[in-house]
Amino acid sequence: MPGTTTLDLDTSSFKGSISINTGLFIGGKWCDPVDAHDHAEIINPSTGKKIMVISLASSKDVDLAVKAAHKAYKTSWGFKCPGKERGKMLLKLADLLERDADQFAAIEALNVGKPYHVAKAYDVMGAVEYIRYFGGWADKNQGNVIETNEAKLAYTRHEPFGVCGQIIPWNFPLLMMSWKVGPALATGNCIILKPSEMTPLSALKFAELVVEAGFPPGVVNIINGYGPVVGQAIAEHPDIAKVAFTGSTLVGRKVMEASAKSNLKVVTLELGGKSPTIVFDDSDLDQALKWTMQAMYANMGQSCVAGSRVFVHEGIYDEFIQKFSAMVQGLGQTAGDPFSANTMHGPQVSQVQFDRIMGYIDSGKSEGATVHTGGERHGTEGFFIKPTIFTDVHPEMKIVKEEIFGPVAVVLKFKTEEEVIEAANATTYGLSCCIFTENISRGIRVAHALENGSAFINSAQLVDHGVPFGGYKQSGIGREHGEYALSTYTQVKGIHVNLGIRL
Ligand SMILES: NC(=O)C1=CN([C@@H]2O[C@H](COP(=O)(O)OP(=O)(O)OC[C@H]3O[C@@H](n4cnc5c(N)ncnc54)[C@H](O)[C@@H]3O)[C@@H](O)[C@H]2O)C=CC1
Ligand code: BAL
Repeated sequence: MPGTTTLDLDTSSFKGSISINTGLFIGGKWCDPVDAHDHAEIINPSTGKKIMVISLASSKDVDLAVKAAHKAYKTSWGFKCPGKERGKMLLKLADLLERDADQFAAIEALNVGKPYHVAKAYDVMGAVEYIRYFGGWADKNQGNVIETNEAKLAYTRHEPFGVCGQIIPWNFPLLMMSWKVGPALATGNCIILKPSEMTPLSALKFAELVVEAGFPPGVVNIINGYGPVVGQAIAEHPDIAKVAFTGSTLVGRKVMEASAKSNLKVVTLELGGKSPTIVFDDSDLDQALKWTMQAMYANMGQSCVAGSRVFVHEGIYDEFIQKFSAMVQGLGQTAGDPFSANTMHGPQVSQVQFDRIMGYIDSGKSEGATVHTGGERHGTEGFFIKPTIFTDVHPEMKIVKEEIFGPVAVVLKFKTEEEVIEAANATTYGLSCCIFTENISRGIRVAHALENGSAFINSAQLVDHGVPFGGYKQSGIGREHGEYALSTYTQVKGIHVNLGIRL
């Protein structure tokens, strides 16, 4: 039988014990993998030391989860469970998550290295609000009556896919889970969710709340495993009708390929970015600096919307870079224990990500860019990197072209609006952008000209559960958030009722 591990935490922000199941959550029960030989050590990125060990699944467990999900869909979910009831369960789930917010924040601080207070306010409360929002949608998923002729009643029904696969990453484990789970369950789908093998702990704890909230067995299945094993098995499964993926563009392609080669399941992708932040010379500089910091360094730069290319008008460049550098150094000085109330900068999530980011920093140096600030590890333990600024960069450098997914900004100078629009659009990505100007006409004009799924004028990262979120170009397919997310979890049926045409 699968076990549990109890984590005893005695930190300055959280004191208490958290028990976590180490097995797979399939059909409403905890179970061991069919082939019980694969395990993963879960690492604390602040220390590099082991937190606990969890079981890993294989494709055989995916098969079992898919069967459990289909059974639930046919007997107790989808149209078998009225939207009003689904909504009640989602609202209860949100309440339970809010009740346990301290525990979830502690798990994200321990497993991901997020500052505890940020994890609580942003990740956990963001997930609570997200699930609550979609609880509200569960009984409002309506089709339309379509005017045709007097002899016909024609209408549409928005029907769930049935069983959906969901593959999520490690940068916002709980929040990304809520982005996937909320709209899928609101619209009546059953799910097989695979967390990242590095950061599964909040998902395992979440499964307990799914039971407590009263969801029928098999509606939510959570299975840990490696991407090329369990993720791939989900992507190519013939009985999964839709897969939603968040992660790298490289793996996003593999998910599409697996769908094309199997059953043409519907695929939605939320992928990488190299988002521009544009600071015009008429901006409120103090505010622009604060938001630019947030856009770039929140979550240690491990954010798909990170504003990692900072374009600054030549008229304010010197003042901007001097103030920006001082602020970035100040952030670096807060690096340390995620449970300390003063910490604003934690570690990168893993040794692999640490090495990848240091590789980019080395490449920037060897291609001739200047390290203005940072550019090295912080401390001797864990995976900490100092918040970094590169200047003297040009568009062909790897650090300007590729997603670094770490606390590394490149700062470029521009002269004209036309020139900066062209430079900002010169990327294969198109997720998000930030524009700072006190001229709102210019702000809107530039926002419309930039090839991105989201544009923030005089702010950054303020994603909202009601406003669609997703990528242009190679940053993704489909939209999360708001009513738009419902359409990615439903298929539309047109129904024709003959009221009098006789042959
Ligand atoms: N858009 C976003 O929010 C994210 C973007 N990334 C980007 O990806 C880079 C690499 O990070 P990774 O952890 O390697 O990302 P990844 O794309 O490999 O991992 C994301 C998820 O995909 C799964 N996965 C891996 N291979 C798979 C496969 N063949 N089939 C199905 N699922 C698979 C992983 O197990 C994980 O759950 C980062 O440096 C960053 O640039 C990473 C995480 C989140
Ligand atoms: N992947 C969506 C949230 C983020 O990375 O910023």
